[in-house]
Amino acid sequence: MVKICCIGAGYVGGPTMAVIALKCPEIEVAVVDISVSRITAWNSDTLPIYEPGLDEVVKKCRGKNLFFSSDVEKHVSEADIVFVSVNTPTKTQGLGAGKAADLTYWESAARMIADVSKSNKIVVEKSTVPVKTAEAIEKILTHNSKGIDFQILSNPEFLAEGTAIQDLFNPDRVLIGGRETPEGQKAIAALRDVYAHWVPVDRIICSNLWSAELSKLAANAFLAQRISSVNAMSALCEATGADVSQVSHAVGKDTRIGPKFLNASVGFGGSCFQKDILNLVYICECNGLPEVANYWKQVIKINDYQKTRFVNRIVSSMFNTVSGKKIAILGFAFKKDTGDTRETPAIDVCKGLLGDKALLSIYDPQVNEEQIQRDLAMKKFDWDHPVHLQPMSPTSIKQVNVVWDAYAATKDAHGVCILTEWDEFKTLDYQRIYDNMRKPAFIFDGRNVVDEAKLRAIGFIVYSIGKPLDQWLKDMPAVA
Ligand SMILES: NC(=O)C1=CN([C@@H]2O[C@H](COP(=O)(O)OP(=O)(O)OC[C@H]3O[C@@H](n4cnc5c(N)ncnc54)[C@H](O)[C@@H]3O)[C@@H](O)[C@H]2O)C=CC1
Ligand SMILES: O=C(O)[C@H]1O[C@H](OP(=O)(O)OP(=O)(O)OC[C@H]2O[C@@H](n3ccc(=O)[nH]c3=O)[C@H](O)[C@@H]2O)[C@H](O)[C@@H](O)[C@@H]1O
Repeated sequence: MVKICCIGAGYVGGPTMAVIALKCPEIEVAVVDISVSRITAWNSDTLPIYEPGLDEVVKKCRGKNLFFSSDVEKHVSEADIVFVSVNTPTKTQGLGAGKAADLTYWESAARMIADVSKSNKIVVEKSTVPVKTAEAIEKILTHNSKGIDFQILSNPEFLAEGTAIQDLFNPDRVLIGGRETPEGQKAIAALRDVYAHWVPVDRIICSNLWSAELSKLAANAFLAQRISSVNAMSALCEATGADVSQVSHAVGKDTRIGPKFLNASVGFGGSCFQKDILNLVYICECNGLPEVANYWKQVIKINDYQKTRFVNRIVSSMFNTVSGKKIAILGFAFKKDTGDTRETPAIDVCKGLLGDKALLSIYDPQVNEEQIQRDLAMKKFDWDHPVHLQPMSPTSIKQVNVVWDAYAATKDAHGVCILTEWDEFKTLDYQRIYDNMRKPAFIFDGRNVVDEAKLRAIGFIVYSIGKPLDQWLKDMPAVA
């Protein structure tokens, strides 16, 4: 029986391995982690991450051919194929701080694999890593090994949170990069056989190691670039009276451009886009390509600009002050259908409003108070470390109140900000919300989910990203 072990039981390791176990009943899959609390949660009824469809897959396989364990060394030593899906945060100190990937966790996983291995292994890079990481890992593994053959493969993951199970069941492609030697090609074939249990072979792409590593960073950079492009257009739409939804619809109809990923928003969030683009920027700089580095850096700058622009719009339209005013925040996760708040634009928007002394009442159907307080108090990039290595929870911010209901959040509020596109925000009783708010009542829709005409008919002053402005907003222009 082929044995697979995955180091790192996170958003990628957990769902990916659960799907491999489901689709390959004859393979034994163990997911291991240094975080004991995470492993305990994977073995409980309340999984550590919220992802539609995940519970069902885990329940079908757990205890049969899918195991979650904190006995990292045992499972690694027994495995034929070891996936490494640990955190690869942005460095906060030293060379490349604020840009380069911190490979501390990757390196310690590689050293541990070298130490405990007694048989040949295929080691698969699942984490997103800088180009040429495989070369460094090979050095670690071969220096410490005792005649054991390690083949390194790059098999980056393209799933998006909120649709992880769907993406894993039916991926656009699976990418496997390996050495162009007979042993390397044999390792590629072994991993291809795993995916071929359910992925059509024409969707399994094989390449050299460096193409696979770079393709992951490139794909995220291209995706994020689309959002920054449409968000840049949204500012111009507001200035000219064009409507960004109409513009993206018209632009996306060109089959060379395509309709997906063109929704203007308060900015992109999530654990990877910013981190991976910063990593790409650093790699370009290290390779003596400052123009290329600056080109990609601009994608991040526009994203920061979009969040600042949103906060400025709120403050300026509310008579240039939100001091002491209750602002309801609907949605805190970085997108719908996930409880993940890593790099969510809500953090920067909330911090901006708190900087102007607002009182915040926050509601998100999947994010609890402890998480929100931690996020608002944590330093940039500190979130991307194993849970037990993160700084302790600092004292909570008293201007922030977290509630479990949109109506409680909006009661007596001066303004409402929608920061995540949860479906339930489309069907709220906005008349009831309006009746219970201070007047004039404002709605700032950072995700373009509300029906502006209906809300204006109720009496709200409405701001939607990239849409023609109400007279009120035109009279109080925001300074970016
Ligand atoms: N979150 C996402 O949607 C995607 C993430 N990725 C990449 O996958 C990698 C992992 O991301 P996530 O799963 O989101 O991170 P995560 O933080 O949810 O999970 C990583 C896990 O690795 C564990 N870990 C760290 N060092 C370890 C070690 N030495 N031994 C055992 N366990 C260790 C941590 O405790 C943590 O539970 C990152 O490189 C990320 O860029 C790639 C595609 C999608
Ligand atoms: O490497 C990763 O981590 C993953 O990053 C993204 O996935 P994810 O961050 O989970 O979610 P996305 O759906 O890409 O959304 C990212 C952010 O962009 C925003 N977004 C997305 C699409 C859009 O049109 N407009 C927009 O503002 C979302 O609201 C969210 O804040 C990629 O889509 C995945 O392919 C990739 O594997």
